Amino acid sequence: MPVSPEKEIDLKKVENGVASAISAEEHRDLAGLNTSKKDSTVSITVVGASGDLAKKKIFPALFALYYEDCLPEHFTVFGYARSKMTDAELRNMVSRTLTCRIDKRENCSEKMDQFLRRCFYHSGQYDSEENFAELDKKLKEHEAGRLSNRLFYLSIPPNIFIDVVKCASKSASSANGWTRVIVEKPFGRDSESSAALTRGLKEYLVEEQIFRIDHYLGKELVENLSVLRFSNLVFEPLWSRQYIRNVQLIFSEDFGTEGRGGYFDNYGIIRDIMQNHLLQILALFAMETPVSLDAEDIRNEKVKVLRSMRPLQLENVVIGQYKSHTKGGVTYPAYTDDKTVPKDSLTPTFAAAALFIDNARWDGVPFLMKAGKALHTKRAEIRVQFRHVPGNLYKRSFGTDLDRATNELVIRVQPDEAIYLKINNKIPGLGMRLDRSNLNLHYAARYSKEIPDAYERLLLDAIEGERRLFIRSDELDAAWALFTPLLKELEEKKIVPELYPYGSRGPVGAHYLASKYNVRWGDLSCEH
Ligand SMILES: NC(=O)C1=CN([C@@H]2O[C@H](COP(=O)(O)OP(=O)(O)OC[C@H]3O[C@@H](n4cnc5c(N)ncnc54)[C@H](OP(=O)(O)O)[C@@H]3O)[C@@H](O)[C@H]2O)C=CC1
Ligand SMILES: O=C1O[C@H](COP(=O)(O)O)[C@@H](O)[C@H](O)[C@H]1O
Repeated sequence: MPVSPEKEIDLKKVENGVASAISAEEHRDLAGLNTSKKDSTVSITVVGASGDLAKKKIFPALFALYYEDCLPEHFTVFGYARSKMTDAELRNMVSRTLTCRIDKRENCSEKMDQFLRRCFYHSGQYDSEENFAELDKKLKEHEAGRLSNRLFYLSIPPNIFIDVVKCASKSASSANGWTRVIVEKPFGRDSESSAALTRGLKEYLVEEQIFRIDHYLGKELVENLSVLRFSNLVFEPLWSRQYIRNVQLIFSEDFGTEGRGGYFDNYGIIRDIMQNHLLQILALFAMETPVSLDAEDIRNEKVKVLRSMRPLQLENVVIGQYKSHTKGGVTYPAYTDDKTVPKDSLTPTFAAAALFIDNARWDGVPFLMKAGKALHTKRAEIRVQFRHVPGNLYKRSFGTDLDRATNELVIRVQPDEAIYLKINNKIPGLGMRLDRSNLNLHYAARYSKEIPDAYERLLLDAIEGERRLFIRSDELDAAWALFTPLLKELEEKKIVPELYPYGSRGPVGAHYLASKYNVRWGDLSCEH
């Protein structure tokens, strides 16, 4: 939503890294980084406000930010969708569904009332410039002549992203401040559709205005990855093929696609979790040291990792789909029991894959990903298994299974955030017996502060113009280039997923895949 042709040209200069013709201050203004101007407003429009994500995540995150005094002094939240609702009805919906970490805090209901007074609703079509012009009029009334900054959160199905961006751009972009758009995933289904989406968005926006959200990047322990590695001497020197045997990136949910089958069947677990959440974690984990903590420096390094990777191959992938299972008298449904899912659907609800980064640091190290729904536990973890100690003096104490003696660093992203390092230790006493113990940083025990929801961090970053945790278009292209050939092959060859019972550990095939690379999956259930 460029405000003027000149500004668009300048932004493109910034985007291409040729910002020398403009001053640093102008650069900050153009990129929307000068948010501290006193007499400015921020209007946040949640497009698709009647939907699941808006209720579950976006409104609660906005309220938490308001409660913590993180939102600017002058801000307004507008819900926009086709459903007919009054302001009062939106407020009712928000207050009814608003459950977040703040709930039990002091003055919560008083703060909530104040927050709700800043929330409004406008009903309109997604492809109507006229309806967006009406929204613009209302926004202007609230902005009351102040410098206006506008954030549009597209919490809608991707097939209507471009319509909305076009109408908002033409009829509701800011006349004198910044206009930014947060785009929810999925960003396409493959390289072609993603490129088409990017082209469509860029007809109306410059890259600097687009904030592609991957909420895993806003999770506390994912953000902490770089801190752990780059600010501790004990880790960075070990971060390579020389000491690391394999890395595991695991996402497991103990519930199925309940209620989202219609969406999910068109995407599957590889597109829903692996190509974005797990791959983003991998890139952050494996990147070289960035020049600085600036968004562009970090994203440049992530792109390099992605471009050094081999596209996934069918022989390095296992797919599964959950089937019905009865346990304790309760019958859990099969994926295909969902009425919105075709009975003969081959969409995977589980996948495991081995990926490789062909660069000097990671040559030959398998990065194993595993993602699944309706498994036995809910967990997201990064597991780093280290090599054997060369010439280990204590090897006899471990019997024949030396793999059990290697160190392992576990970063538990959720739930119950923790970082622990498995070490070998002498059991106290007169003899010489060893055991495996954990050096444990358990967040709930160490920090009394609650962990903010990822959406809070990301919304605040978008308001402040901080792009570090958002996906740049070349990152997205590189990510799709890795997965598109595999996705096409799976679909063209109609590969049948291995069935696994709801609530189980997933298909056995995942274990064969790991053992092909001498890897044993970390056990998600029996550790702290
Ligand atoms: N829900 C979640 O947990 C997550 C969602 N996402 C992504 O966020 C976005 C929003 O998700 P979610 O809230 O679940 O989506 P919904 O299906 O609930 O859709 C949001 C709103 O968009 C409108 N809408 C829905 N379908 C259509 C359609 N076919 N044509 C036009 N408008 C439609 C509806 O509003 P109305 O009819 O009032 O106009 C609906 O309330 C999606 O891109 C999704 O992939 C990403 C991560 C997690
Ligand atoms: O993006 C998605 O993420 C959720 C899991 O998010 P979490 O923060 O609750 O771990 C997943 O359930 C959903 O399928 C996917 O679209």
